[in-house]
Amino acid sequence: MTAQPQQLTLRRPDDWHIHLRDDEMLNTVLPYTSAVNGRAIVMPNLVPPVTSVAAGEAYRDRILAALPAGHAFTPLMTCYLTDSLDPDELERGFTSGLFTAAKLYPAHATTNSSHGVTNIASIARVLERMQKLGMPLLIHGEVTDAHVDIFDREARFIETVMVPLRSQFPALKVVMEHITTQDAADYVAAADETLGATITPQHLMFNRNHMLVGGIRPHLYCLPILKRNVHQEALRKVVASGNPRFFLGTDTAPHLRHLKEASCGCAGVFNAPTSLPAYATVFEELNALEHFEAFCSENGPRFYGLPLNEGTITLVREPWQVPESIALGSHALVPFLAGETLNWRIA
Ligand SMILES: NC(=O)N[C@@H](CC(=O)O)C(=O)O
Ligand SMILES: [Zn+2]
Ligand SMILES: [Zn+2]
Repeated sequence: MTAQPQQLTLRRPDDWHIHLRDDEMLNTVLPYTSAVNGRAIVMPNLVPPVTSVAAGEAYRDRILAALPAGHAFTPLMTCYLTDSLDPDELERGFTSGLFTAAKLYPAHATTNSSHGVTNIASIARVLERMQKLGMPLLIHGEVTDAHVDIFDREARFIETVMVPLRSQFPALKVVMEHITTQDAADYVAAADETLGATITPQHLMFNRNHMLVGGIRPHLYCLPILKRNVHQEALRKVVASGNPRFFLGTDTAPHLRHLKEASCGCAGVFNAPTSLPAYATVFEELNALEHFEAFCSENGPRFYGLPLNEGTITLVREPWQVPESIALGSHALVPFLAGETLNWRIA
């Protein structure tokens, strides 16, 4: 029997999928991400979305202005694709170093996606340009057809969108964001090095029973929705395998408590305060701590073609209780695993 490690020191991680929002919310949530990560891919689904170089620069400036003193953190900005985005605008943002990637939201797939893409044909020129530039395409992979069951939307997306898109643009670098199914894990694992995927802590720790049995838990509701247990197991297996094309992307997505605990609650899990200890818990449960650092700090930058971070972060085995809520003005945010005890704490 090997002794349990008492601490884990790893290269400073990055978070390849986050929502920082804006204004007071940005000020409240950013420090949880910037305290831990060297960089993060910032989602562009503001209202209105970030669809131009000017909007991307202004948003980056607001993020940098909200950064606490002493946090060495670089926001990696993304451009929200619409049917009418001009490829020249996107190229200008990429070559100037502002935009790291572009984000494809199928119209109406998720929170703030009403301006999203209605069909891939309408963005063919943009994808052509991205392929030429080596600019990664990040995808929320769910079909939106009203008749497709919410639990089938990711698997259906692979057949109907991913496969034709990747055969039309075989050299395009694509990240399937926040994957939730065995179908996606298998599809990405079988693909070549142009395809990667992020996985959230909630999809590794939970399945739909945790969200729905014995009462509905709105703070586990996110999109793509938690799936059945076999899918959770498939995601756990793929991260435990150490496959380098899977990497950390928390999809931390804060919504005010009263907008989640509502008759029509918002989708999104605010996991920035607990995500790294949560991932560590999962890797330890899987006896896969040997792959933990690569998942957090190496696979992502290698996929994106960026340097690895300098410096380290240490987690110590020290039980702590996650706060029940975090104040935001007169409102509150409920963090992922609120009230629960985690065994790993960031030193
Ligand atoms: N994941 C979510 O459930 N919500 C995200 C949007 C997204 O990433 O799809 C949000 O912006 O709130
Ligand atoms: Zn999404
Ligand atoms: Zn997201």
